[in-house]
Amino acid sequence: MDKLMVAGGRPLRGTIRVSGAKNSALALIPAAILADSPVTLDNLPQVSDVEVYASILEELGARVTRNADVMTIDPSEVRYIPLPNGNVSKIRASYYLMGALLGRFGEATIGLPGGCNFEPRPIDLHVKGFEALGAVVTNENGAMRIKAQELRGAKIYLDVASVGATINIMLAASRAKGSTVIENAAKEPEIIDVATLLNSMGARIKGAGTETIRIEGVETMHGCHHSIIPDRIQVGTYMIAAAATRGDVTIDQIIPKHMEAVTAKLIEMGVDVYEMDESIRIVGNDNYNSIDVKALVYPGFATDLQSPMSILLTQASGVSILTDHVYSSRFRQVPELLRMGARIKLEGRSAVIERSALSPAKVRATDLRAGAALVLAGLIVPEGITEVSGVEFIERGYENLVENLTSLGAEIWREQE
Ligand SMILES: CC(=O)N[C@H]1[C@@H](OP(=O)(O)OP(=O)(O)OC[C@H]2O[C@@H](n3ccc(=O)[nH]c3=O)[C@H](O)[C@@H]2O)O[C@H](CO)[C@@H](O)[C@@H]1O
Ligand SMILES: C=C(OP(=O)(O)O)C(=O)O
Repeated sequence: MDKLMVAGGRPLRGTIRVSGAKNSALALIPAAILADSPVTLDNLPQVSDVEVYASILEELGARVTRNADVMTIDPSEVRYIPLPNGNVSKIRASYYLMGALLGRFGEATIGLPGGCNFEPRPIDLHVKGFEALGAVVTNENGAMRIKAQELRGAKIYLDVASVGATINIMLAASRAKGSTVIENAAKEPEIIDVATLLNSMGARIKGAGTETIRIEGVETMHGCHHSIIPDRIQVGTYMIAAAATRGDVTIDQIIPKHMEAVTAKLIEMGVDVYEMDESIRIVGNDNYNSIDVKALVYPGFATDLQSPMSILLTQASGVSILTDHVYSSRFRQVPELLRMGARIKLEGRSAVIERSALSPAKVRATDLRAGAALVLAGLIVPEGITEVSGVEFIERGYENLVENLTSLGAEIWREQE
């Protein structure tokens, strides 16, 4: 296993671009199963979760070809195979195989998903959706067995606007008989990206990006070409890193509208943010105000940026309160940050953060975004080297993190543990 060595004290300066969105890609790849001819995805992030997903599709019989950020999936030979364990347990988004296989074959057997394990992450709403569409869901030796004689459209109200449940229901309902309506659907940009792909494949989905999504089931779906949206979580992480290191960073080829919650919070702190049509420039300084940040569903501040944001808040004068309304205890970065001298107290679902002088330490990433936060912490330590182990978590979602930060002037390198 590798660890990251991060030498602090250098402001980030320069221009980068980030890859396509991991959380889109991980739904678009299984969506290809619903087609009868090849689907080509470009702007695909080159991250480990995507590699794992490609292997799962190959296990199912798909022909997957890859050239840098372009992947073509030929699903014509895909067959129904139970996947009770193995690769499916390595990633969270393997749950999309349930909706995709159910749509194509009327059945799926999938082991429980893996992914970031910062707190219990139930999938009861996915199950509720499949059952409403006419499937019977049982537990088969720890794996979920989902089977429908016939998938029929239904009206489904989600108790929580879950990204995963919304997408899973869209996948299955695209091939159901009749109309499905999802109420209190998630509105994240990745939902729109998935609906755009499905519609290009012949599905009939309206309202993605709003709280009511309508799906008219179709009998067949076909291949197409789709370009994945930029990864707003990677963009947000670099925006926060630029501010935290008091740097000057431009991120190109992005969708600034997706960044509005981050932009608003950075401006409120006193960071200069310049928004262009397809890029954003962040200019940091030495005087940040403390603020309160609430992680919420989109268009609120993303929970996936809550951990990186905790680092920037240690640089603000006064006391900031960071609350996660999506996941109540997603603060795995905090115990590690305390070892670096951070002044953070956890109170319920909030972190109370005071201005802190951070010092280098050996710290461990135990999930993707907490890991990214620890790298940011290393970057702002005035002197000395922070060692971040658990790099495999960070590589689930950041393409070329070391290369990007190096090109912005950071001193960061890998070493074997
Ligand atoms: C692969 C992927 O896209 N992952 C993202 C996705 O995860 P994921 O789709 O798993 O997250 P959800 O939107 O489903 O979860 C949101 C909230 O709903 C709850 N819930 C969810 C489903 C369910 O059946 N029952 C239930 O109670 C969860 O515990 C959580 O409190 O959205 C999260 C919230 O933006 C992000 O942090 C993840 O990066
Ligand atoms: C939690 C995340 O990913 P996953 O849902 O794939 O575990 C994330 O991207 O921050």
